Amino acid sequence: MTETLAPLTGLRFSKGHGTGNDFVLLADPDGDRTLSPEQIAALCDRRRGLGGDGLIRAVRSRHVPEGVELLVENPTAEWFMDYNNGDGTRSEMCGNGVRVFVHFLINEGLVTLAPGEELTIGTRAGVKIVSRTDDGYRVDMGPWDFIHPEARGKGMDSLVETLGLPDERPAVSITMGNPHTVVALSDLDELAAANLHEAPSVTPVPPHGTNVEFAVPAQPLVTDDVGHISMRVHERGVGETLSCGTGACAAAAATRFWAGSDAPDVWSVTIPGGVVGVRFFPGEDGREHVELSGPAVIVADGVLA
Ligand SMILES: N[C@@H](CCC[C@H](N)C(=O)O)C(=O)O
Repeated sequence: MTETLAPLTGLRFSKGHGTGNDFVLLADPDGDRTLSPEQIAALCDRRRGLGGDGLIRAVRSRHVPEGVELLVENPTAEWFMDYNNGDGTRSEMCGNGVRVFVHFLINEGLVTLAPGEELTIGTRAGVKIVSRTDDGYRVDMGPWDFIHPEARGKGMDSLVETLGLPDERPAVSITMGNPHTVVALSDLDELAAANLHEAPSVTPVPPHGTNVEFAVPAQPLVTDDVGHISMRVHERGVGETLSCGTGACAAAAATRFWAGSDAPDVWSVTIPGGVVGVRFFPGEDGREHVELSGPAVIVADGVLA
């Protein structure tokens, strides 16, 4: 037990993952268990803690300032996903995390949700509607957009340099509520050659840092009206992970933009931890929304010694 974790003795936790993107989950319905960034990093430490790409605290929206704001327009958003990266920094959103979060709420008996039903969740990137499916969850992630307005015309706005790959590569920065920079690589050999032990260098880096996705369009790109890409990711506040849901949405959005107006609305994104689905559809707010679908698993419940 490290000194940082000692004050947390007796803390109940669960461990879960979505396509290998793994999280420590804590139920804190009344908002009386705020953790310091150091405690979060210690819990996520893979050798001295529980291990996780991130830590998710489930708290009623009325107990966090961002949640109170959301409740004004969305009174049904009872639960707030307080998402933190493994290094203790906060992120606005996590696409794999929000599926695992809802699965955790169900597992804890805090909500009931049958297949076909939906739940409104508060996050730092606004409310998200999560539907339970027969084999996982589907999330309306809201609209995507370019971070740098000049990318709207040409779909490229930055350069990325990465260990293991010769030359700087053109890239585009996209927001899914959290920031992403997507680089297209030519084939799976290049994807394997990228060394993501160190953060890729992005120029210009978006104002709040970025997650970097390396995407390889399949050949052929489209089969039966579904676009296919393979992807690896280096996450802000974590390092390389087996999967990133918001990153898969950003990579699909960039690849679809680059492919032109005939590109399909439905995409399958293969990451090292599995496969997630991405679909683009017109939202009720008049903007193009992104839907993410994939599995959610709880692997253990426990108590901190
Ligand atoms: N893996 C997540 C994204 C987690 C947050 C990210 N590291 C950030 O800092 O924005 C996902 O599945 O979306």
